[in-house]
Amino acid sequence: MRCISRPQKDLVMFPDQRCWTSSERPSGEAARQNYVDFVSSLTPSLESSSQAGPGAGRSLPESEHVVMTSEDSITTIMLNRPAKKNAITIQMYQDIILALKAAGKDNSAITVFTGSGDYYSSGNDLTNFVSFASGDLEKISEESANTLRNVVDTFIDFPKPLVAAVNGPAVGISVTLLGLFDTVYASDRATLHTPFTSLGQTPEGCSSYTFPKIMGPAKAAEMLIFGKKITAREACAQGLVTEVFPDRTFQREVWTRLREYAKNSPNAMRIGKQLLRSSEKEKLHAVNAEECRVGRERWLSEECAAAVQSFLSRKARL
Ligand SMILES: CCCCC/C=C/CC(=O)SCCNC(=O)CCNC(=O)[C@H](O)C(C)(C)COP(=O)(O)OP(=O)(O)OC[C@H]1O[C@@H](n2cnc3c(N)ncnc32)[C@H](O)[C@@H]1OP(=O)(O)O
Repeated sequence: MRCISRPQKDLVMFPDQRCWTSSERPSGEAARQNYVDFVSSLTPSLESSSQAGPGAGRSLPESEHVVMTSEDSITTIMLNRPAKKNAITIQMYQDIILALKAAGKDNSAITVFTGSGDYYSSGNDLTNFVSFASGDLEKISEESANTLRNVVDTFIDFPKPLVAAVNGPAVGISVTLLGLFDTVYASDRATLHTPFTSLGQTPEGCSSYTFPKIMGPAKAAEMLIFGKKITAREACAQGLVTEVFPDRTFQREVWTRLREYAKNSPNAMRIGKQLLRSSEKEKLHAVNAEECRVGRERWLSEECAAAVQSFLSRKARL
C-alpha cells in the first residue's frame, strides 16, 4: 500500500511505503530505525560519524586545517587535521576566529562545528607550548593568552545558533568550549576528557563557569579538577550534550535534523539566541579573561612544561 495523499491523522509513513495505524505502530527503536532507513534512501550515503556530513560548498581557501562550507542555509566549520586527531595549532585558532566571524555574517541560519576523521578534536596542539622553551617566555605566553582569549570571546559573541556535531572523542579545549554552544549532538563513540591537571593546567573556554552551571559543581569538579573522562551518554545525562546518536547513523540523523531546523526563520532564531544568552555575556567575558590570566601563569609552570615534554617524548600517555 502506498501513501501518496496527505497523511491521515494517526498514520505514519515508513520506507516500505506501508501506512501504520496507531495500534500497529512500531516500537520507539524500530520507528527510529525505520525513519533512519527512510531518510537514508533519500539522501547520499553517510555511513559513519567519521565521514563528513555536510555537502561540498564554499571553503575558506587560506586555511589548511579549518574548512568552511555552506549548504542548505547551514555553514559548517570543520577541523580538518585528522592525522593529528584535529589537534588545534595557533594558526587553527586564528582560522577558527576568522571562520566564526565570517559565519556570523553570512546568510546561513545555523552554524555547525565538527571534526574530520575519527576524532572531534584532541584539543590544544601540545607542540604549541614548545616555543615556550625556546623564546621570550613572557612575550610568547602573553600572545598565547591573547589568542585563547580572542577565540573564546568569538564563541561567546557568536550571534547565530551554534551547534557542535561531536563526531568522536573530544579532549581539552574542544570539550570546554561545548558549554558555549547552543546545542551539542554527539556520536555514542565520543568521549569527553579534560585532563588539565595532569598537564599542570587549569580550565579554559569559560568551563569554570559553564560546567558547574550545566552539570552541578561536583560533576564539574570530577571533570575539570580530577580529569575524569566521561562518555557521550554520561555527558548527555549531565546536560552538556543535548542528544547522543548511534555512531553508524550519526551523520545522517544529525544532518537531517539540522536541515529541518535551518528552515526556521533565521532572524527569529538569531534573536531567540540573543534572548537566551545576552544576560550571561558580560559574565562570560569576565570569566574568560580570568581563566586566561590564570592559564598563562600555569603554562609557565614547571609542572606544565614537564607534562608537555612527557607527551611529546612519548614517555607517558594520558
Ligand atoms: C593558544 C594556546 C591555547 C591553549 C589552550 C589550552 C587548552 C588546553 C587543552 O586543550 S589540554 C588538552 C591537550 N590535549 C591532550 O592532552 C591530548 C594529547 N593527545 C593524546 O593524548 C593522544 O594523542 C590521543 C588520546 C588524543 C589519541 O591517542 P592515539 O593513540 O589514538 O593517537 P596518537 O597519540 O598516535 O595521535 C596521532 C598523532 O596525533 C598527534 N596528536 C594527537 N593529539 C595531539 C595534541 N593534542 N597535540 C599534539 N599532537 C597530538 C600525536 O602526537 C600523533 O602524532 P604522530 O603520528 O606524529 O606521532
